[in-house]
Amino acid sequence: METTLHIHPTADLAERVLLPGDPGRALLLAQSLLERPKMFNHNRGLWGYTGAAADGAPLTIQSTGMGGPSAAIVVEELVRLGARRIVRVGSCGALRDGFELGDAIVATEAIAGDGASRALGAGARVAADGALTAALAAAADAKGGARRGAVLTTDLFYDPAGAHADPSAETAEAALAIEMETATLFQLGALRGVQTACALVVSDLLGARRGRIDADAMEAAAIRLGRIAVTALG
Ligand SMILES: O=P(O)(O)O[C@H]1O[C@H](CO)[C@@H](O)[C@H]1O
Ligand SMILES: O=c1cc[nH]c(=O)[nH]1
Repeated sequence: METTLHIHPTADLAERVLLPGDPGRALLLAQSLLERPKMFNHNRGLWGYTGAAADGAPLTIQSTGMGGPSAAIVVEELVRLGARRIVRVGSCGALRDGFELGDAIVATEAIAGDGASRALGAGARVAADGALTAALAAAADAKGGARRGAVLTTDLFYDPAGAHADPSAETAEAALAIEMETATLFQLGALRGVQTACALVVSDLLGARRGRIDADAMEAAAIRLGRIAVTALG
């Protein structure tokens, strides 16, 4: 079986891939969305699984770990192994009011506030694949809805400068939510000629109202998002 430096496949890779950050969420989604899942990768604790989705076609669910540098390694290697359509299914902090915990966001673009996407040549903003994102938005509309817009990708979850909390920052003004991998994913998609898109669960409220989602609500929201993403991947 073909291998790479960090992803060591122990099962076939599907051309279509769900990409959570959290390995535990990869396992949850594999148990919820796949028939007879097989471990695809466990090297470096980056759990991945391949099985048949509800539509009968193969699907791989592979965790990226946290942050652009780790995501860049995983995406590069998945593409080298044959991935062609990739949807990140992540969590995020909502920067604006009007969100509830568990809400879904479809990222139409990422504001590149991180180092990895910039090192890959990203400008200030990186667009998602238009067709895959339209499919994601349509699938979300049919399954409970999702807000669409820009997300801000950063390097620091614990940011002493509180950059994303500064309402005067151009980035915070423009973004619905903050997270850590999407700009890198979109930039690599453009560079390597693969379709990439992203849907996120609001796990934190970072506007006037503050809050963090509980584990049960996060699981339910992640499964809903996973089903939306599988529909979009077609
Ligand atoms: O839930 P995931 O997909 O990991 O996404 C978000 O959660 C992590 C931080 O808690 C970062 O990876 C961020 O992007
Ligand atoms: O990067 C992230 C992810 C989830 N919640 C946040 O506040 N930030």
